[in-house]
Amino acid sequence: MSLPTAPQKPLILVVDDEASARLIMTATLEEAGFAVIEADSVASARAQFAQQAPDLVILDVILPDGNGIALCAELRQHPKGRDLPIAMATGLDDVASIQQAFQSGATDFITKPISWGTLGHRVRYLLRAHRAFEELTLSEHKNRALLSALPDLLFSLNADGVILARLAGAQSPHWGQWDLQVGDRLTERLPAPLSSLLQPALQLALHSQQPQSLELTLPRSEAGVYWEARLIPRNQQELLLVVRDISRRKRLEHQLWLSARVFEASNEAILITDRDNRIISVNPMFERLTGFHAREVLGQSPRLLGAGQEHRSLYRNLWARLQEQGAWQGELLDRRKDGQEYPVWLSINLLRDADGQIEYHIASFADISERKRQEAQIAHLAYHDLLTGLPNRRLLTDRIQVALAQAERDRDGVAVLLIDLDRFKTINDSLGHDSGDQLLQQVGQRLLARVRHSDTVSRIGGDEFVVLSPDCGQPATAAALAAKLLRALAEPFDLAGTPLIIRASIGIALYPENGQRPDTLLANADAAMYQAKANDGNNYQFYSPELNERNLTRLRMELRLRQALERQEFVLYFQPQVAADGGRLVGAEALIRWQDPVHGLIPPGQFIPLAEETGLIQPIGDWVIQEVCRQQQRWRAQGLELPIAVNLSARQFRQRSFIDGISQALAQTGIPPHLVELELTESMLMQDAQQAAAKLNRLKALGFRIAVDDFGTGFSSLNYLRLFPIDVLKIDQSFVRELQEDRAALAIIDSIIALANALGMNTVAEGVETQGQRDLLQRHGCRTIQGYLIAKPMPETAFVQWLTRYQAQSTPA
Ligand SMILES: Nc1nc2c(ncn2[C@@H]2O[C@@H]3COP(=O)(O)O[C@H]4[C@@H](O)[C@H](n5cnc6c(=O)[nH]c(N)nc65)O[C@@H]4COP(=O)(O)O[C@H]3[C@H]2O)c(=O)[nH]1
Repeated sequence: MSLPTAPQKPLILVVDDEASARLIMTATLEEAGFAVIEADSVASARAQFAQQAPDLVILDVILPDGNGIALCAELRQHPKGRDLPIAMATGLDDVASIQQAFQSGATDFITKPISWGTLGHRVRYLLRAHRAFEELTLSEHKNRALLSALPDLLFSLNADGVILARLAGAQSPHWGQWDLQVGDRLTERLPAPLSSLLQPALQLALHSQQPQSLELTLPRSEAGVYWEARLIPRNQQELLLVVRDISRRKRLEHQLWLSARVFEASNEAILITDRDNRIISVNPMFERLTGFHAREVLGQSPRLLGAGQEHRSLYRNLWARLQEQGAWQGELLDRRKDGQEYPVWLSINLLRDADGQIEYHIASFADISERKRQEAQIAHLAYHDLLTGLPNRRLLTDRIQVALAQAERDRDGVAVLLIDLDRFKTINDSLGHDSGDQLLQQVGQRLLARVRHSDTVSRIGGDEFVVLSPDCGQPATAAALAAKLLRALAEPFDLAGTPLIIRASIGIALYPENGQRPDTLLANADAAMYQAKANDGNNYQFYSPELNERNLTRLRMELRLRQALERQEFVLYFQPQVAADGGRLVGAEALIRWQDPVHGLIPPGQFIPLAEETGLIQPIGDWVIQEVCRQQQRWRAQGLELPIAVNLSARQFRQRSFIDGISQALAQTGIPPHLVELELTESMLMQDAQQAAAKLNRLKALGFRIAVDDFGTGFSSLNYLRLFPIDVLKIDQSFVRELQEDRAALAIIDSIIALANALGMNTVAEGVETQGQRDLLQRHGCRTIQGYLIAKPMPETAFVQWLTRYQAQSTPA
């Protein structure tokens, strides 16, 4: 501890060459409480000044080695003498010296003769004034430093908004661009959006003499810059303008606002707990989801939300993870206030303070019941057939795999039975898809009811079902099962009151003999099923390797057919149709051929059924129609106008876009519809008579001619026939062939012709090979004939050549 020291006396340097004057001055000053040092010349004054650093100097003007005024100026240059009070002792009337003294930097002057009585007071006053000046300067410096450190802009303005002074503030980069100078009118220099706000505020501040604050920004402000402007009136004419950049604050405010909105509007429940895991905040979604009001849970542990079913290890793991990684995510089972349990997906994050201590836990969670339900549904859909709910091919494949593994271990067998409903397509088409769906569902149920628990019944597509029977490797057992299933399916079904009897074909493949993998077993059961179908259905067949060969051939053929379509290997042949009497050419039938580069010309009978089965008949049928139109175009250009009959397949005719497609093909080539005759079979008409009639009426209205092919071979209901707008009945060649030998055939032809006549239709006899047949047909009233007797089907050029020859022969020279 240091002792308090006595306040130091101010030190006065008295510079005078007169010893007596110095003596009195020293005595007077010391008596007045000052310490005094003396100098009698400029030289000694310099030395004393440098050594002692006096607080005040009293300088005589005239000194033996120089001039007191010059010494005053010299001392002012000295760092210690810059602000030092220096009093010059001058004669009362020495005005010139007084003037010089002030010019050289003297603070004051003391006139001689000196008033000794007041000298002490005078010096004290000088020292006090000096101290006051020093304090003022210091305070001034402080103020200046303060102002220059301010981040704000500070202007003083007059009542017109003219800048009187720029008091503080580094020019902000934005305001710097407007280059505001003293004398500028603020409202003229600033952009309109700012000045239009400032001007009225300025007036209001002056008028009310109250500070005014306002926020400023530019429209679509660059990078979101905001200022706060404060106008502080100093008097009626002057005010201060303080401009502060508040962009950061605004951004923070905005972020806070946004965070609050997110918290409020979040679709997830949010829950914040403190370091002791007590709930301190929840959002509205939390209240909706849990059923708890915020006030019921604040201060509580989140444990009250859990269903209490989770294993302890889950929570242990959760807390360990949280500590380690600061976050945890996972699924939990929670319980609502009303007791209802629900799964949630929960994310927890830790917030730590600056010392790394846990400050908050932030948890967000969402009810995932719906998602889980959908996931389960998707998983079910992925493995089950939507219509019947039975396992689909994927699940079946899995089950076969498991069954094979088991059978291998037990040295046992497995049977795979592939069941296909006979004529399902016809049922579907005639009764409608809804009934078809119902039937499939009932078939599924019936199969399920007849198999063992360990068997799997699966629907693998369309009307194809598979029964997988593990530990059923014996052909006899498999055959018994197949027979049982056929019997089950043969019992009538009830489709909304309509009884229906169906048949099925079953193919059987056995493990290990017929395959070691699920796909092979399924493919082989499929091949066997085709064999059962080929045997007229309603039976079962075991797989045999020869079957496989047949199947492969079929597959290869399908592939070749597709390529044929791409490579345009199809051609049209034309077979003339002539009037039975006189032989006038009345039309031609277009018949497709496949010009295969390897196997040569392939007749339609060898590929049309497969095309039908695979759906390829649609693009092929489209091609035929387009080709017929192109052919018509060429012939018409040559002056030949001849109706051409085109065969339609059932599938092609059923196509929704069929009418649009054919109309478009004709429109594009400019062919009038009456030059195209559409040949349909009886079964095509009868499959869905209502719809077929509607379609045919539309086609008829468009101008197409309609013919019924192979008439007499189907089961036409004559009643229905009346409903169709038919132009031609084509008598099937089987009747024509037997015409001369079989009286029954002739009787049928007779009745077809009679029927056609009665309904105003034309008749065309197909397959006429002999003159005898022609004569007979003609006698019985058939109007048109077609067959080898006239000409075989020919490619275009041969047809035109034939026609030229034919017309030359039949025209009398
Ligand atoms: N034995 C004998 N046969 C004769 C005689 N006159 C004609 N034929 C043959 O009888 C079939 C008549 O055609 P279809 O009954 O419509 O029967 C056609 C038709 O149902 C179908 N078809 C042909 N072309 C097409 C087509 O472009 N589209 C569709 N969907 N089917 C077609 O293929 C079937 C067979 O056609 P093709 O082999 O050309 O066989 C043709 C024709 O060559 C004859 O005097 N004696």
